[in-house]
Amino acid sequence: MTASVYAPPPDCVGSAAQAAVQQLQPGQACLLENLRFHSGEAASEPAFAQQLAALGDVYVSDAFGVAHREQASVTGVLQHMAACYPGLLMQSELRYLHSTCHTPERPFGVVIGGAKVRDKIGVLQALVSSADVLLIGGRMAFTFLAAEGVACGRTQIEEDWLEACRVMRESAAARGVKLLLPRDIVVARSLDDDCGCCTVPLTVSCCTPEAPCVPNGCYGLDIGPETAAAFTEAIQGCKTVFWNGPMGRFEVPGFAAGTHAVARAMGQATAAGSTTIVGGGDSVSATNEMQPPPAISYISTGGGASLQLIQGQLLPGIRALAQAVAAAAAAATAAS
Ligand SMILES: Nc1ncnc2c1ncn2[C@@H]1O[C@H](COP(=O)(O)OP(=O)(O)OP(=O)(O)O)[C@@H](O)[C@H]1O
Ligand SMILES: O=C(O)[C@H](O)COP(=O)(O)O
Repeated sequence: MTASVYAPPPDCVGSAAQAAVQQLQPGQACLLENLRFHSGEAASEPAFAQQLAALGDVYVSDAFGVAHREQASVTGVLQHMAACYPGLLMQSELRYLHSTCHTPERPFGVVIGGAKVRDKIGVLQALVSSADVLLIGGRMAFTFLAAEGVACGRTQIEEDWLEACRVMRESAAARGVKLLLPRDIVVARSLDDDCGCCTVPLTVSCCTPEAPCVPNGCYGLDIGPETAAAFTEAIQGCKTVFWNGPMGRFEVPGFAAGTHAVARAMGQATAAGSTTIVGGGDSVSATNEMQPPPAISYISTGGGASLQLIQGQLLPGIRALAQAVAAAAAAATAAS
């Protein structure tokens, strides 16, 4: 179908949106305003979901990147539609991630970094039972390091997860999971300026309150070269590798080397026959900005969604879709 697209009405629901949709002729499509500008989306308001549902008869759910969120357009709207289908992107994400990560060829490695420590640290707990290798970088790593007694300077750590991090390391050791944390890091006085940054070793034994590894006025902003080499070797030893979250504040050139090293190692692992997956907005853009970009087996549009999927969770958006498809099939059977 070739569709002509109208300019969006000012809101995704309401009379202007209704009018725009009602004027559509066969072969035309209407692009509505971003749902996230409406407070009913994140709050998953039933009234907002009903308003969305009133715009059409059939719903194609294709936003895999938000399938882990309980939101009006992800779960609520599906209860009010006559028919719901997974879109092509949703189908390919589920097919690939499900089959690859539920029965991964082993060793199965997971590389986690980034800044959304609270969102992701729980995922790591689950991965301790399914992965063979866990590589932790980015701001995420500093809560683990702080739990070991490393002084992390101004780097933000999650105080209420310190005990959980200790327990995770113990369970990883008990299960024979290879869990690697940074051994050296790049530190600087500013989050946005790499001028004067330097690499420091990072071990409990060399880190004292009098001489902390990360000086008191500094942030830890990237994994250092020794860590990048250790992560590269570990990635190359895996047959399946999933990566989410940059190893440092890669938007600043002086803090990007660790993230680029991981991206390169993923490309080398792909070339050697391993299956590699990158998921998450920033990890994907860091990979794509490299020249030439490393070859990755699969690039997922989901960060949090792909992480939750690979740890075996049924995502709210997938559950709602399966229920809606089953309800429509039951209704069709009853009517025939
Ligand atoms: N040590 C660090 N200090 C400060 N910021 C960091 C550090 N390490 C990573 N970051 C920041 O983390 C951000 C990306 O984190 P995030 O967890 O959102 O990853 P992501 O790949 O986008 O995955 P998702 O799609 O799940 O959000 C980047 O903006 C990067 O600058
Ligand atoms: O809901 C969102 O903000 C985006 O889909 C990304 O979510 P994520 O950061 O958990 O991947």
